[in-house]
Parts: sequence; structure tokens; C-alpha cells
Amino acid sequence: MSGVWGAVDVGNTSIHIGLFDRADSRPLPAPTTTFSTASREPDFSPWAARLPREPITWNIVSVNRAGQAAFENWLTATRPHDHHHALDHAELPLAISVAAPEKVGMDRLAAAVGANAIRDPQRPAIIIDAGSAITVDVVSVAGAFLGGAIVPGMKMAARALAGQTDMLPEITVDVGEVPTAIGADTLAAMRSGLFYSAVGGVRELIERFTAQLNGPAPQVIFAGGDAAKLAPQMPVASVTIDHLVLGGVAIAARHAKAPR
Ligand SMILES: Nc1ncnc2c1ncn2[C@@H]1O[C@H](COP(=O)(O)OP(=O)(O)OP(=O)(O)O)[C@@H](O)[C@H]1O
Ligand SMILES: CC(C)(CO)[C@@H](O)C(=O)NCCC(=O)O
Ligand SMILES: [K+]
Repeated sequence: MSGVWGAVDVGNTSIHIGLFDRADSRPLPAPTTTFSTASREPDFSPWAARLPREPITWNIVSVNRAGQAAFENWLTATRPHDHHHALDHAELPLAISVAAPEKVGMDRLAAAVGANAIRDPQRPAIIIDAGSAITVDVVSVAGAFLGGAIVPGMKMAARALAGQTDMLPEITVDVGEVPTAIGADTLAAMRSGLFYSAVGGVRELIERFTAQLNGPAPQVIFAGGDAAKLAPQMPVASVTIDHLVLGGVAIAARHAKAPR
């Protein structure tokens, strides 16, 4: 058995992979190595050479079945001695207080596991994961996942604007800088709308969740590729955690009863 865990987060845009040291006993472990590739036609080859030779056990959370199959097929073909296991909601060290826990995206649940490891135990947490979709979710003071909201991510919204109109182009929302609010041409207007609607949506959800929780002020935790753009725009203090989902997967692997 090798000294590392593999954690895999299969999203709708990207597959994020991390290697974790099994001896990492921090509340939220951090990956020693990460690699990302597109979920559609992923290419793992640039990374394969960096993997240890010993067999690795991979724990997977997936919200994209084709991406998951691509990863598993690659593994079977290139690393036949490795093991892989797609985690199920029931395997997470997490109370899930919704009627249908099996329908909740495993990335949302793994992020909640990660959030529980770092939050103040006296306060609930609001988790914003800004990827293909932006999810805004809640864990209670007791640590239970309560649900939340799902919003199109900025890139997805940009695609929708271009795809369902005649005159709007597809733009990249790679806003290196914060856009001017009053956009003076089409591109500037789209950039403004895409950015500030995401900012405003997340802000409104934080506010409403906070009101509904009606208790100690929630801790706000950002994750995902667009976190760095959104977090500074919020009127509340927050922390941004890289690899929150992968860290949650590593915690789940650590907690698993059977040695994997
Ligand atoms: N390390 C990074 N630094 C800056 N931007 C990033 C980084 N990683 C991803 N992004 C950008 O942030 C956006 C969201 O990234 P993230 O990796 O969280 O989600 P995704 O992979 O796009 O979606 P999903 O996880 O749903 O597949 C993407 O549009 C991507 O271009
Ligand atoms: C919301 C996304 C797309 C975010 O990646 C994913 O978590 C998902 O497909 N979830 C399934 C539906 C749900 O979470 O209720
Ligand atoms: K879908």
C-alpha cells in the first residue's frame, strides 16, 4: 500500500485530482500535488509520469458520469494495480438533513465535509463553490448539510447569452480586473452583467441564508476557480479555501472503515 491517497473531483467542466499524504493528520488535509484536465476528452498523460509507482487508491466524487468513466478507464488502462472507489453520500462523515441525500451533488457534500473540518464549531457555515455552477450551501452549527442554492456559473451564463441570441457574442469572463458597472458597449455590458449578477446573487443568498438561520453569524467559506473574483466583492468577511472538495474527499478516505 502506498503512502498516498488519490482524491478526484469530477465536475462538469474540469476533473480535479489531488494526491494526499496518508500521514497528513490536519483537520483539513491539503494535497501535495494537484492536476486538472477538462471533463470532456480529458488528457491525463502530462501527469501520469509524476505518479508514484506503488499502487494508489483513488476516492472519487463525481457529478459528471462521462468524466468519471473517462478517469476510471484511463486508470484501468494505465495503472491496472490501482484501486478506485466512487464515494456515496452515506460514506461521508456528514449528517445530511435533506429528504433525498442521494440526489445532492457529491461535490457539494464533500465541500461541506471540508468546511466542517475548518469552521468555528459555534457557528454555522455558508459554502460558496464557484465552478461551472455556483453552489451556495449551508452546514448547521451541529455540522449537518441543510441544502442551499444552485446558480449558473459565469461561463455558463455567458454561453447561454451567446447561444440563445442572434447578436451577442460568446465572451470569456476571465475578468482580470473588476468590470465597470455601466458597460458602454456590448462586451462591456455583458461583462458587467455576468460579473455583478453573480456577485449580487451570491450576496443575496448569503444574506437570506443568514436571516433564515437566525442564530450566530455564519462563517463564509469560498472555494472553486471563481472564488477569488467573488469573495472580495462581498460585504461580509470570508475565507477562501483551495481544494475544499478534494480535502473533503481525503477526510472521507481517512474516516472510511475499510482501509482503502
Ligand atoms: N487556479 C485557478 N486560478 C484562477 N482561475 C481558475 C483556476 N482554476 C480554475 N479557474 C477558473 O475558474 C472557473 C471555475 O473553476 P473551477 O475549477 O472551480 O470549476 P470548473 O472546473 O470550471 O467547474 P467544475 O468544478 O464544475 O467542473 C473556471 O472558469 C476556470 O477558468
Ligand atoms: C450543482 C452541481 C452541478 C455543481 O457542481 C452538482 O453538484 C450537481 O450536479 N448536483 C446534483 C443536484 C443537487 O446537488 O441537488
Ligand atoms: K444536466
